[in-house]
Amino acid sequence: MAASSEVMPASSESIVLRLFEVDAVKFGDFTLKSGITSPVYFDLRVMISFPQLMTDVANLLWDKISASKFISLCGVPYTALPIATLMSASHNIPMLIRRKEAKGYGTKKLIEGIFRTGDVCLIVEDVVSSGSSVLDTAEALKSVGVLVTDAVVLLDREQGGRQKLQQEGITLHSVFTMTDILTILKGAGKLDSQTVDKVACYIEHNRFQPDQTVCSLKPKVYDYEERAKLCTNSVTRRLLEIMGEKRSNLALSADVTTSQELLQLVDKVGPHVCIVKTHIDILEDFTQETVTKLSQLAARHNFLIFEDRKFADIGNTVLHQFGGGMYNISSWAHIINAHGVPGPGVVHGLREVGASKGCGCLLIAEMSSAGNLATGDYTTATVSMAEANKDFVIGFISVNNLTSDPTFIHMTPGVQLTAGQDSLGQQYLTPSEVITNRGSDIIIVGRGIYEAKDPVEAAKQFQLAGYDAFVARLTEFMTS
Ligand SMILES: O=c1ccn([C@@H]2O[C@H](COP(=O)(O)O)[C@@H](O)[C@H]2O)c(=O)[nH]1
Repeated sequence: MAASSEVMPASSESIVLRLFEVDAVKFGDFTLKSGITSPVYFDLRVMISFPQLMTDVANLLWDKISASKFISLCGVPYTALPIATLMSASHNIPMLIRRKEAKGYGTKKLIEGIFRTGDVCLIVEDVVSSGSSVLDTAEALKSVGVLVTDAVVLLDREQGGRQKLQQEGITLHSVFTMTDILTILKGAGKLDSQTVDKVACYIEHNRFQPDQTVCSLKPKVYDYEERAKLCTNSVTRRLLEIMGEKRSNLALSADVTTSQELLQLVDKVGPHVCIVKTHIDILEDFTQETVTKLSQLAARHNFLIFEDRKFADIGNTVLHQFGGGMYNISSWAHIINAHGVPGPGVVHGLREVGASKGCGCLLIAEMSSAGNLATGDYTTATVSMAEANKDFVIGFISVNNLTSDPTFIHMTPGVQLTAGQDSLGQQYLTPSEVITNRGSDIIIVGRGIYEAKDPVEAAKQFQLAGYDAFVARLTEFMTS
């Protein structure tokens, strides 16, 4: 017997394990084109370097369909093209190629290959998320009179693509679902339960609606009460409950310089806010009585206190800065924040003091000031640091939504009713830009309130603008 003809058909399980080994399936933190962080990434392009694996994949796809129905097949460019070629050559079924753009010269064809009006063509694809790539190819085929009733895919990410395609009259046949991949890899000891849960949670919260425009993935928008129930961190849960009860996503930045001004301002504006943010070290007359009274106001008006100390030192130092000193911040602040620049030690040091006191920490992933350096890879690394410390890190100071994880809160400073800039580089966005368009959760407003002629009226205006902007985002999600 010739050795070359002795290749055994590969089992589906072994193919998943080989895809994992060659890094075609990866787990970690990946920023997608949409800006969303995904805990799983498929890069099936690497298969062209592993011809046997690619042949086995092509055979699995072929076994999934009843081929007699199709006159031709067409791979979605580019990853599925070699797979479709193998299926075509092995089973003697003609192939079509869809050009991504029609040629600007010669025949100007969108579809290459020989076809007749009414031919039924099978679409071949590697991964389906929203279904948009399959639909694009189907549209191109239909535009030349070729019918598409079915598509076969190696992996259905279970994010709504199947339903979307069905709605357009295309039945999806998938070799694997995301659940199959997780089950096989976990069973083989390649994934731990935590990773499996993280990916399952991500998929659950990032499904396309069947009738949603499928160009970009939008994370689900929850109302505050619904979202509070997803949170295990007591500070996040309490904050979301307050936001729901008070219909407020407004944080007052009370940057006044005497205790009297601070307490008077907070007593008046407290009913309209979910958070009062302090810079305790700018008070000229700080005493422990100031924070005792501030805590009483927090209880009376139902808000949380956020000390904007921006810790940024090694773990041992921040532990003392937070847990002691003249301000003794950990004895009265519900929320603090830190820069990621010293590395995870800063979070660990703060957690040693704050976790047992029920305090939560925000990481400063982006800033509002012009020319700031908290961008790009720095922001991405800060998000990873938060994800690795989810028991204590409750979210971000940022000017954009940075993760689809609904248990992280995004708070955005630099908010006024009209966009602009101050003379020292502070940049302002409007509540609707921050909440509706950029997907942040909380607007932080300082001078827009405490420098207004009537701070209470100003606070009411910001409360309304912020909440309306949230309702607009929720409505847009529900109706899109
Ligand atoms: O990137 C950042 C981080 C923090 N802040 C703080 O927010 C307030 C903004 O005050 P406004 O008067 O509304 O400008 C202030 O306490 C900053 O320290 C920020 O602005 N940008």
